[in-house]
Amino acid sequence: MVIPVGTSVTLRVPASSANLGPGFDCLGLALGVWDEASITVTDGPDPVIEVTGSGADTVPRDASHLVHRTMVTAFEHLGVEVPAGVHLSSRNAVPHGRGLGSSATAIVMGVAAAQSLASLGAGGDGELDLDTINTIACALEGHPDNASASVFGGATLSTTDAGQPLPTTRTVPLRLHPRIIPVVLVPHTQLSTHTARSVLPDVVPLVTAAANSARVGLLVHALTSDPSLLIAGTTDLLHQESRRPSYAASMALVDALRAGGLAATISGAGPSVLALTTSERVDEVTAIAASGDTSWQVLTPGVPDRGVHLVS
Ligand SMILES: Nc1ncnc2c1ncn2[C@@H]1O[C@H](COP(=O)(O)OP(=O)(O)O)[C@@H](O)[C@H]1O
Ligand SMILES: N[C@@H](CCOP(=O)(O)O)C(=O)O
Repeated sequence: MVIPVGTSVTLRVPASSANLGPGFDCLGLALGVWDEASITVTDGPDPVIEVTGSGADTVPRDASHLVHRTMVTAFEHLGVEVPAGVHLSSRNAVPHGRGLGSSATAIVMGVAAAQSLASLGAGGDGELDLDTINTIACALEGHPDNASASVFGGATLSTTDAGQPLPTTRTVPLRLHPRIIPVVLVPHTQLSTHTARSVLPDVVPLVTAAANSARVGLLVHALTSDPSLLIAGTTDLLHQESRRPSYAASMALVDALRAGGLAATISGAGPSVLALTTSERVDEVTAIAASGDTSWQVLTPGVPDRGVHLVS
């Protein structure tokens, strides 16, 4: 099937915060910070790429652009002929390399665009098939926590099983307790997820894995039913301490917030900090963040109850 020249979609995809403490590579929370992109099939030969907002000074404008190369791979997985060219116009709000899932946002954008364009090309209505998008996006990202939250919105718990041609991801929504509010503290520094993963141990003791599993269970209960357990539930035993030297100022802020009785963790692979709190304690989070030497942008983005969607 060839997608006709001129076929076009516009999509929005939210940022995400992964891990939420112990939920390494499985728990994610969508955040109300959005990338938007319009993608139109052209007769090529090269992609034309325009970017405003986050990454406008840094991301490539050729076929190696993450959204573009994801689209090409997704067309192949969907069994659709890759178009001769595309015009991609991106308006990005998700900051890059800050632990807010920008790469997953871009990957979800690319997969969703390919699936929607393929549907239109086949005479369909272009509606998004979220399960297919989730499977392909999680396989391409390599861990499902960010991508699933960006696909479905809300809070998500994902598991992955080996499979051919792609691993199978199962994602369930978690009904976030209505009193929980995310506060995100974003520093000026960046840390690539690839670098942050390179410092992690390949193996952890059974006792550590068992204790971390118990924390994930407690965290799911805290997120959905009892926010008073968030401090205990967000205790991570797998990844944050190994990464402490990579984001020392962020860990110092996490420690200060937790000492103040606030459930703080590193957001994703950092260096942003995520505090899960209630509306009456947002000012406390802001005050503790302002009391140190590092300056933090404070975001209260909310949790969108939907993820990737068509604008037109
Ligand atoms: N909208 C986008 N368009 C193109 N590339 C992007 C986009 N968002 C992220 N990227 C790429 O992903 C990189 C950041 O990914 P990563 O290190 O995983 O950090 P994070 O996902 O925490 O922001 C960016 O430096 C850029 O190369
Ligand atoms: N589970 C991953 C999450 C990475 O999130 P990002 O937002 O930093 O890309 C990890 O901790 O490596």
